[in-house]
Amino acid sequence: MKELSTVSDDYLMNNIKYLKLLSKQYPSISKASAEIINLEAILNLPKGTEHFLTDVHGEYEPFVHVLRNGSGVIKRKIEELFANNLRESEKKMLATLVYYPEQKLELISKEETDIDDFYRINMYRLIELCRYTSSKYTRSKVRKFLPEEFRYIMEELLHPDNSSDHKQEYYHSIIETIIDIDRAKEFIIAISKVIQKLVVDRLHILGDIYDRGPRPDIIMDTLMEHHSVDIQWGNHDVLWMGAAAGQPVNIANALRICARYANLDIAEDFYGINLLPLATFAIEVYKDDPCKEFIPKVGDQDVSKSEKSLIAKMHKAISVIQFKLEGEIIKRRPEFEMNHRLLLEKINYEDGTINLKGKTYKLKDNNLPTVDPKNPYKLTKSEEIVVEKLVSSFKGSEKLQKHVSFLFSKGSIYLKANSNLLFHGCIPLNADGSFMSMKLQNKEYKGKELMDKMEVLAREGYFFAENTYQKQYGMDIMWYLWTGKCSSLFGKDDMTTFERYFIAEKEAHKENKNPYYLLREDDEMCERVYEEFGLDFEESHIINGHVPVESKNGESPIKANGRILVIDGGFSKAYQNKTGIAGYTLIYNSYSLQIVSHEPFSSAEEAIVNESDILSTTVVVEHKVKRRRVKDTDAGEKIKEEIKDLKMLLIAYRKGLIKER
Ligand SMILES: O=P(O)(O)OC[C@H]1O[C@](O)(COP(=O)(O)O)[C@@H](O)[C@@H]1O
Ligand SMILES: [Mn+2]
Repeated sequence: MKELSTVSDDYLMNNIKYLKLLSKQYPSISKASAEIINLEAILNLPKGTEHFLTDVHGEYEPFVHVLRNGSGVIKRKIEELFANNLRESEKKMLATLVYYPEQKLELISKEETDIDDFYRINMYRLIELCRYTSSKYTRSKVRKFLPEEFRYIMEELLHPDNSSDHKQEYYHSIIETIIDIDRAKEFIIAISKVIQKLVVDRLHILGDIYDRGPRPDIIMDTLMEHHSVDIQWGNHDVLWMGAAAGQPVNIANALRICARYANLDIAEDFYGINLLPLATFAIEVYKDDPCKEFIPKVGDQDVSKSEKSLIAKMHKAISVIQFKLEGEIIKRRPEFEMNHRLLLEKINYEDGTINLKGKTYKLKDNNLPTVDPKNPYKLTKSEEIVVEKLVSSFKGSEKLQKHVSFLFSKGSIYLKANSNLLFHGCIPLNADGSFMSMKLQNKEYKGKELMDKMEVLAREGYFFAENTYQKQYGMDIMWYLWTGKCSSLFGKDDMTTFERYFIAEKEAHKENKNPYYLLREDDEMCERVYEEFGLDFEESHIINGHVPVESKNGESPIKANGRILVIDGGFSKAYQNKTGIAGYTLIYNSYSLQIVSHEPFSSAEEAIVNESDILSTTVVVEHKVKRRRVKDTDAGEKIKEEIKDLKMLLIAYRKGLIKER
C-alpha cells in the first residue's frame, strides 16, 4: 500500500464512478483485501505452459495426438513422478491411458481378468499425476477444470491431508466406493482429460488448419472444445473464411484444392456443400477429356479409377472457373496490382501456347471449351449457375459458418503474447528492408498498420450486410490475403497455380518469397520489426509457420540467432518428403522455450493398441535461470492493474468516500 499512500483525494474522486462499480463486486474492506491477497499469490505462481502448433493442414490424427500428449509433456511428467517406481511398460500404459482413456479402457476391459484391481491401481496413479500437474495452479483454477460430476471428490483427492490415518482411510474409501458403484471407468476418463488440460495453459495455432489433409473439420471441432486457444490465420484459413463469407473466387480455390487432394468429401459430407451441380457440369463439359493434368493426388487413400476420373473433371472445371473469377477481381481492384496475373488473355488459343514474361510456352492442356478467347474471363451461363449454387451452399453450411465464426472470434492476423509476436507468414518487406506499403481505400498502409487494416477489412467482409460496399471490399481482401504480395499470410510475390497445371517448364512455376525471408537473419531488421510492434528486443521472439523447414537437409527451425522460430515441420503428409519429419511443436514453460520435432505418426489405433507414442526430439532454444512467474506475463500485467484498483478501493473505504456494505 505504500505506493498508494500518496494518492490524492482528487484522484480518488476522479475515479469514484469506477470504484463504486468495483465496490459492487467487493462490498467490504475484508472482501477487497481477500482478493488482493489472492491475486498477489497468483502473481507468484510459475507461468503456465504455452503450446504452439502450426500448418496442421487437415491432419487431425497427429494433431489430436500431440494435443493429448502435450507434445511429450505428459510423458515427461510421468517420468519425473514415477522415475524408478514403475516399469517402462507401466509408464507407457499409463501415458496411453491419459491420452486415449475411452479407447484404452475399452481394450483393457476385454483382456483384464481383475478389472477392479486395474482400476484401483491406476486411479491412484492418475490422482498422483493429476496432483503433480496441477501444482502450478491455484485451487480455484484447477477447480474450473474439474468435471461437475466428480468435482467435489476430485478436490478431496487432489489435496490430501496425510497427517492422520483417519484421512487416509477416507481417501481409500472414496476410491473403493467409486469402483463399487461402477463409476471407475468414468472417473478415469474424467481425470485423464483434466490432466490433458492441465499440461497446456494456452494453445496457439499459427495457421493453416485447412487444405491438403482429410479432416480440418475435426481439428476445428477439437479447437472449439479447447479451454484456452488463439489462432493466427494462415492463408489457407482465410481462403475458407472468404469462402464462407460467399466470395466466389475463394470458393473455387478451396474446392480446387479439395479436388487436387481427393478430399471433396470435406465439402460434401462434412460441410454439407452440394457438389452435384459442379459434378454434372464437369461431366457434361469434359466428357471426353481425360483431364490428365487434374488427376488428384490420392496419397494412401483408396480411390477407384472411375472416382478419380470424375474428380479430375470436377478439378478441371473448378480450376477454369477459378482462373476466370480471378480475372474479374483483378480488374475490379487495380490497387491489388495484379494485372500481370491476367493470364487467360495471354493464351493463344489456336496454337495452344501462352506468352509469359516475354517467353512462349506450350500449354500441356489446350482443351478449354468454356473459354471465349474474345472474352476469356466471362463465365458461361452454366458456369454461372454452378457458382451461384456453390455460393449459396457455402453460405448455408451451418457447420462451416460455426467454424468460421470461431476463427473470427479467436483469431487474428498477428498476436502479441507474453512478449512474443506470432503470425503465420511474414511482415511484407521491400528488398531494401523497408516495410512494403499498399493503398487501401485511398490511403497507404504498411507494417503493423497494414496488417491491422487488412484484419478490419476481412472482418467487414464476413460480418457486414449483403450488398454493402464494405462486404464486397472485405470479401475481395479475403482473396487478397490468400494470394496477394502484401499479404502477411502469403508472403510471396505470385501464386503460380495456372502455370503449375498448364506449363511443363519449372521456371514458370517459381514463386518468389518476400525479402523478409532473407532479411530476417539480420539483427537490425529484427530490431525494426520488434520496434514496429512494441516488443522488447532482448526478451522477444517472432514465431512463424507457413514455410516448411527442410529439416532433412539440415535446415533449422531456429532463425536469426534464436530471435525467430519457424515451426512448420510438415504435419501435412503431402509435405513430409520435403521436411523429413512430421511436424514441430513449440513449448514455452516457466523455465524454457523448447522446440519438439515429431517423427511420423501412423495412427491413433496403433498408438492405443501398441502404446506407441510419437517419437519426438526436444531442443531447448532458451533456458532461464530464473523461473518465469505469472507476474512476468501479460496475464500478470492485468492482475497487477486489478490489484492497483482494489488498493484504491481500500483507500476509498478507509476514507469513507465509499461506504462498506
Ligand atoms: O503443393 P500444392 O498443394 O499444389 O500447393 C502449392 C501452393 O501452395 C502454396 O505454397 C500455399 O500454401 P502454403 O501456405 O501451405 O505454403 C502456394 O504458394 C503454392 O502455389
Ligand atoms: Mn501457409
